[in-house]
Amino acid sequence: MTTTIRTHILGYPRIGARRELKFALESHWRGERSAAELEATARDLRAANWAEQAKAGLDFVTVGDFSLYDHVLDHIQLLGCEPARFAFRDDEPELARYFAMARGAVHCCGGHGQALEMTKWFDTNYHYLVPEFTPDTSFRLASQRLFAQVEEARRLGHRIKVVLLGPLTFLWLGKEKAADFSRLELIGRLLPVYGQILAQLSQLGVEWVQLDEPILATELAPAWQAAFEPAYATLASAGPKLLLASYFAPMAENARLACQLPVHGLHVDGVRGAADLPAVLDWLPAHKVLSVGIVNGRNVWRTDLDAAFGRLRPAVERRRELWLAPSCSLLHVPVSLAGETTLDAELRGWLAFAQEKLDELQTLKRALRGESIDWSDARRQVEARRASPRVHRPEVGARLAALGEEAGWRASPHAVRRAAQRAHLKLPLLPTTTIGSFPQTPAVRQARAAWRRGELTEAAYRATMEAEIAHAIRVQETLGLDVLVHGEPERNDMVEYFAEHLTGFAVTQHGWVQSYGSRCVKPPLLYGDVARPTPITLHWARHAQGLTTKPVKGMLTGPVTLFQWSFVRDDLPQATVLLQLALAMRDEVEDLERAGITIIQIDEPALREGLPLRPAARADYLAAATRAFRLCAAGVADATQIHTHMCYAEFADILPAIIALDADVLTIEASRSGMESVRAFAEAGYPNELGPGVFDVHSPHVPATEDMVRLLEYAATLFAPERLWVNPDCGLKTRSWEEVEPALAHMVAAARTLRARLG
Ligand SMILES: CN1c2c(nc(N)[nH]c2=O)NC[C@@H]1CNc1ccc(C(=O)N[C@@H](CCC(=O)N[C@@H](CCC(=O)N[C@@H](CCC(=O)O)C(=O)O)C(=O)O)C(=O)O)cc1
Ligand SMILES: N[C@@H](CCS)C(=O)O
Ligand SMILES: [Zn+2]
Repeated sequence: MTTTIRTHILGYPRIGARRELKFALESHWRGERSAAELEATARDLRAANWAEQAKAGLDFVTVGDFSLYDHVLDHIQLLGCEPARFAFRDDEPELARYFAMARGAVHCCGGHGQALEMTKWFDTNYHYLVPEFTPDTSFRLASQRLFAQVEEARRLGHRIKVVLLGPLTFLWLGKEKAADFSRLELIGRLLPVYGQILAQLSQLGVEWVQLDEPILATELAPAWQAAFEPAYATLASAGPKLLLASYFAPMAENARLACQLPVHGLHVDGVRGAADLPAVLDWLPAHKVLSVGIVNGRNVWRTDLDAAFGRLRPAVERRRELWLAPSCSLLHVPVSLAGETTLDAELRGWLAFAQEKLDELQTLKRALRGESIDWSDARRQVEARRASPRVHRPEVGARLAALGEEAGWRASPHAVRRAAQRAHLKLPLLPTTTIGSFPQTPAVRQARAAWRRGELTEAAYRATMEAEIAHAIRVQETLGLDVLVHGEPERNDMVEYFAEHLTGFAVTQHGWVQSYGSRCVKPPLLYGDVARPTPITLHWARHAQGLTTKPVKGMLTGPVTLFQWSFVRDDLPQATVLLQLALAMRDEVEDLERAGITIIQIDEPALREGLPLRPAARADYLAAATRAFRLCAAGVADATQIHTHMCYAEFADILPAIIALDADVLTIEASRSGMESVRAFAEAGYPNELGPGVFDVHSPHVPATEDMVRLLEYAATLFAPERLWVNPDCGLKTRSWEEVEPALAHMVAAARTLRARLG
């Protein structure tokens, strides 16, 4: 049998190789760039992305993956289910409504304009905006944006495949805003709109539509599983051929269902969902297209083409039509290696970003078609990484091997530590604090940029950061906060900064990946054994503590978050890498304590995000993650208070693991959901101290004292007030001082009001 082999991608990064979208968005929001100018930048970016795909020789370019802010938000508009609470006027432009839902309704007319909740996209560091559903939610085809993009791509002469979120995943991603109702009940109202969209795409001549249903890679409740067959039976006749796509984990028990649905093709994640492949080869009917996500869309290492070729051979032998693709959308990797001029040649040779991954697909396609392709250079690079001495540091392994079990446990239980900490810190009831970062002002960022370019000396840069810290301390003292922070001005990012100072990591110049909206991060490359050659934060913490008699919290990023927000090595078990990171950061914890910093926060906002989508893998992950955190924290005396912080995630299903961290104080994001999570912590009997966030840090809106008093009063009915702290949801780096100062003043006033009531 001759197999037809094609190549495609599930999606491409949207921000542009030089973050063009970020700058266009932010200047539009500042009022410096019109909507038309923003749309023009977006059009250029789409055209450039399609041109890359065409140039690489892909058989389709993908349309519908671009988004001005978030693809789930795009679907909210496409499907006409903007929450009624925004009370948009009929004549309000689509784009203004779009940004009002994303960022809060600065301009909104009388409606309740708080931004949509934001949460993690499956187990990634990308955040999507959460659709809101009630029994009254209706749907209609309400935006022509997608169709305009199809025409745009057509005019440019491309062969097109369109991508949409599948209807079940779209509902699943949302949140019910009414009691006694399941959003799955809305499927009957939603499907006709999908039908209309598919019909319109068909009229535009679109042959293939990829419907993303990544919930197939999760454990589905029976009702959700049962909803797939009738839903896809409805869509089957709508027009274009459908490629159902699952990614991020094995479909496992959902694999047979996916193979049997009435669609024309199935995309399988050939990296994280590789375990599905043998069964899918057996179960997927012969006439259907199989798309194998053979190139890793979640990591940046060059593909081992020999291994990939070997894994694809059985599929070639058994399929009539085989498509090759990255495992998932390339949204999660940087755009291109082309701009990386400072990475050393050896490391560079080990990497493939989005653009390079397109070429890998083509190479594999040609080889599978029987062309004689020489990839000996690629093979050499893969082998070089495996054998490179810079990856392996014997002393790191030796230190791990010598670790005793006791290293992971604090000397005394929390109750004993708590007494020692109270005696030492003498904090009031409901102590106030912040999560660590203060505004990263343009001046701070520019100073860092100038220092990096060599235009500012090391001494001048230090002095600038020290002045920034002094300012932050003065502001906090004036506001009357109880536990101060230095404000993290010296950090470009809470992960990248540490990566710059640890062995085993490299950082990129332009390896940006979208985190949410216009905000991006540059995940470091964790390629080798990790150690901490010299103290990292000590100087800044000492400087800050020297300026005040109030306690200053030391501020560190924990091992799990360092792992989760980096591109990590694939040649060691996760548990081992976590322990390496934990030991390196433990050295920092101990140095801070020795320097008299007796409150130390070890941030773990990515702990929940790292939870495997598949239940079978969860216990091992949680055991490794909690062990790493405890190892990092446990070297300090009873009187030293360890804090941790988590945000933008569902904590309810990992509460036992959070308790097992045994941090003395946990601060969490809680305000957007009205303290829902405090109830969960209370019900789980959370034994230590808790700081539920009382205001949203993503909104420019200054929170009112009364609102925070209300939230705190409510929290105090759920959780023992003597174990409650008062803090914002997360760090304040994205805000301005003009917003932060009144917000914190109101927060301190709220804490004092409640102290008086309770005291
Ligand atoms: C807490 N969060 C984080 C996540 N992941 C991380 N890796 N880090 C996080 O903090 N995931 C969950 C959440 C996501 N939240 C955010 C919040 C804010 C940002 C953000 O603000 N990102 C910045 C980039 C930050 C950075 O690295 N800055 C560098 C370089 C800045 C820069 O662009 N410099 C200019 C020159 C300076 C100038 O003129 O302004 C340049 O290079 O051109 C730095 O400070 O040095 C963003 O802008 O998107 C991300 C995730
Ligand atoms: N300390 C960090 C935590 C963010 S999750 C900050 O305040 O930005
Ligand atoms: Zn946070």
